[in-house]
Amino acid sequence: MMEPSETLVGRPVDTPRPDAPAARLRAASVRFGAYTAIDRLDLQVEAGSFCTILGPSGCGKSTLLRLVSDLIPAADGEVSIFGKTTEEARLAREFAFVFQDAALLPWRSALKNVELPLEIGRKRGAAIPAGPRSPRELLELVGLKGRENALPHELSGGMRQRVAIARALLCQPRLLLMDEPFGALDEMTRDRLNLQLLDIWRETGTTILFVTHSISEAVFLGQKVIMLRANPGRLRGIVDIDLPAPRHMKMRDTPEFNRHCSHLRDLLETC
Ligand SMILES: Nc1ncnc2c1ncn2[C@@H]1O[C@H](COP(=O)(O)OP(=O)(O)OP(=O)(O)O)[C@@H](O)[C@H]1O
Repeated sequence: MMEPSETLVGRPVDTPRPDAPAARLRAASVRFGAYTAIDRLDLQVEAGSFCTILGPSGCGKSTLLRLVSDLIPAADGEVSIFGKTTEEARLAREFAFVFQDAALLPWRSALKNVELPLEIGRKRGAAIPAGPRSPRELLELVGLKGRENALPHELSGGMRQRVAIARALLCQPRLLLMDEPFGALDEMTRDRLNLQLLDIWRETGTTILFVTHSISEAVFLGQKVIMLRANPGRLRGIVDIDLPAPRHMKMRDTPEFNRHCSHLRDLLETC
């Protein structure tokens, strides 16, 4: 996954390539004034993979997602998304973001919230090409068939997050960036949404970069866990999670699962 010194040497970073990784960072740094939040990070995320990001508070997990999504610039180094610059990838709607707070408009129904990006695009005179699934079909995909007309306050926290995921999938992003999307939910709801997210990942083929504070969530969801260390944010390591697919809840009681969790806990202590 991490190949700091390989390939693409001499190739302009914004040349689109069909086989390009979903995200590639080369010696990428982010600074806030004098503070270095991310320091010379080399990372490669394979297209179609599910990677979780773990690390101590303040190590730069959210900053990494913001860097990839063109919300903040790299002070040094290069970042490419499917072979494009982050700006090109943003304009091409290659990625979508899901935050911890679903950020739905309270006066709009679930369906109208999912449709919102299309409406905004139309109003701005820049029609957004919708993906192959309609907003209704996306609500069905996230298990909300029948709740299309519900207002956000009539939905549970988990349901609101599912509306946010449906909205993020509207333009069929090839990369889904998720910043602790289930962090505020109770354990049972989180478990359910973890399973549902794995189904969505399989069905859509999108790449997922998922920030979490939970070691067990990182292991359960991820094919790889990207571990960052703090002060400054650097790569601590990448751990392959070789649990079989499809994953199921009972797996969390197996020695293999616990071995991964224990290994990551040891790594975290050295971050
Ligand atoms: N806009 C900003 N201005 C100044 N410093 C910032 C800004 N955004 C983040 N930082 C700093 O960068 C570092 C990384 O922050 P970030 O939010 O990425 O960490 P994190 O790993 O996501 O943290 P947590 O796990 O607590 O959510 C922190 O020290 C934070 O204070």
